Amino acid sequence: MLPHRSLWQLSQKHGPIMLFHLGSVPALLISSGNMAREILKTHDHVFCTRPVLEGFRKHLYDFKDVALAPYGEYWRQMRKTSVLELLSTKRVQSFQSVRVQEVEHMINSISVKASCVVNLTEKLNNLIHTIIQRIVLGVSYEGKKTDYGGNFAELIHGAISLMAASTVVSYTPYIGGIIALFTGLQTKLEKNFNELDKLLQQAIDEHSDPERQTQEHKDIVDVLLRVESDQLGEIGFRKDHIKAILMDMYLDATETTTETLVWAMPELAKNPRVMKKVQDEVRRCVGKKKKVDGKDLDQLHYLTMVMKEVLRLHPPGAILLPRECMSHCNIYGYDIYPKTWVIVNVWTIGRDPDSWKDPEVFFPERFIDCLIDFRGQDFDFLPFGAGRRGCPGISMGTAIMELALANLIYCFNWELPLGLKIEDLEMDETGIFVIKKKSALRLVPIKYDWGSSKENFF
Ligand code: HEM
Repeated sequence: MLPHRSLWQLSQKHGPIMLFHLGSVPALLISSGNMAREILKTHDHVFCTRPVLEGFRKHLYDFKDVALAPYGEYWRQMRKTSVLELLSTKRVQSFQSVRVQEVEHMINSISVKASCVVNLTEKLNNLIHTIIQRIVLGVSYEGKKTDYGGNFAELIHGAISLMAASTVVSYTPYIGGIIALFTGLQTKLEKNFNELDKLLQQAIDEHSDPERQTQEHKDIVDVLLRVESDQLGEIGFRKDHIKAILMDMYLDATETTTETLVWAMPELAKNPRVMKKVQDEVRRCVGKKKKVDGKDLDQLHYLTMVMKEVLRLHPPGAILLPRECMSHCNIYGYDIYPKTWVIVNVWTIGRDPDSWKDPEVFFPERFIDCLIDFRGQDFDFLPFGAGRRGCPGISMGTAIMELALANLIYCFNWELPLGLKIEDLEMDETGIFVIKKKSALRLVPIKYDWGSSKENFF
């Protein structure tokens, strides 16, 4: 059973706060919104560091990134740089044309396959990797073999699964270390790192040409090289810092965004009423055009509710990246000591029957007239976490997801492959840090016919 589900079972038996041991490490399991508020708001200053996850050390250049850097001045400076320079609303807007072009490219590639079975998992995966690569590096390596054999997306997938497999080393240091050595995990991690490192170095070298600095359109590598030359802050920003941030963006942005979209489509397929309502909204608001563009998204209120409902039932990070207690504190009568890990199960929190009516039902209307949002203020709904370590990529992630989903449902009606019934649509999960749909999502796109009034949704 996957960790978020076994931890849910434990919470059913032992309640919303529970101390247990992960190997040799004491861990606090948090399974309700109220308890999450205690950790991520009331005591955020005590729980805002991350434990050392050894398997990630190499890829994150000795934790010079943001996501797993220990709390302190270094993390503060790097987070500030990321939020202000890389992920601000202005920066996210500046990449609108990249999003629009790549979504259009995906829609065209689906159009040529209209009325045939399409592997949507593959399409969405290519889309997100291409967008993130263009935003970060200015070019996309998608579909191209790198000088080092595999393609970029495969290397990132490999990194994520190898790192997830190696977390065991962090809480069973001796046995885990031996397992990592003898199973070849260590060697695979190093090989994967060396390949990614060469690619990132190559990208930095290509961007270091002074001619580029005069160009108007900047990607994330350009911005980071400028930060390096301006030496903002006092952390002595060098190439390793740049690579750590780039790696962070790939690791944090690609699978989370892809998988949310992958989960949205089968949920809509299983709920024809919702599919029809959201398609009607998009087609009514956007009118007869070639595609939905960024400006249209503001009017699509029901689509936003659909995205929220997908994130409630399928938060890609079902368990938040672990936190670690920095000093003794008392929560609801429990003494928590330094070095205790904190595991917040947001998957369980999104299904808590005390907070959500009929929690297993996909019902976007639950967000009508309800101000509950995922920006870290509502502790019953935490797909992006909260507090000092909450996700800084919310705007970038939602801008990509909403545009892609709106276009998929605007341009096509979607049918199940021949012979498949709604109840057969498989929803099994896999993954540890990011929960993915286990089997590829295959649906049949039918080009939407504006001339016909025939409604053909599933
Ligand atoms: C659907 C999309 C995404 C989801 C669901 C998501 C979710 C999360 C979650 C749950 C965390 C941990 C929060 C916590 O510990 O409280 C996190 C952290 C983080 N995310 Fe995201 N994320 C998404 C997209 C992105 C994107 C697009 C980026 C940037 C390009 C990004 C960058 C980060 C970073 C840097 C952190 C670490 C923050 C820190 O420790 O200070 N994420 N994300």
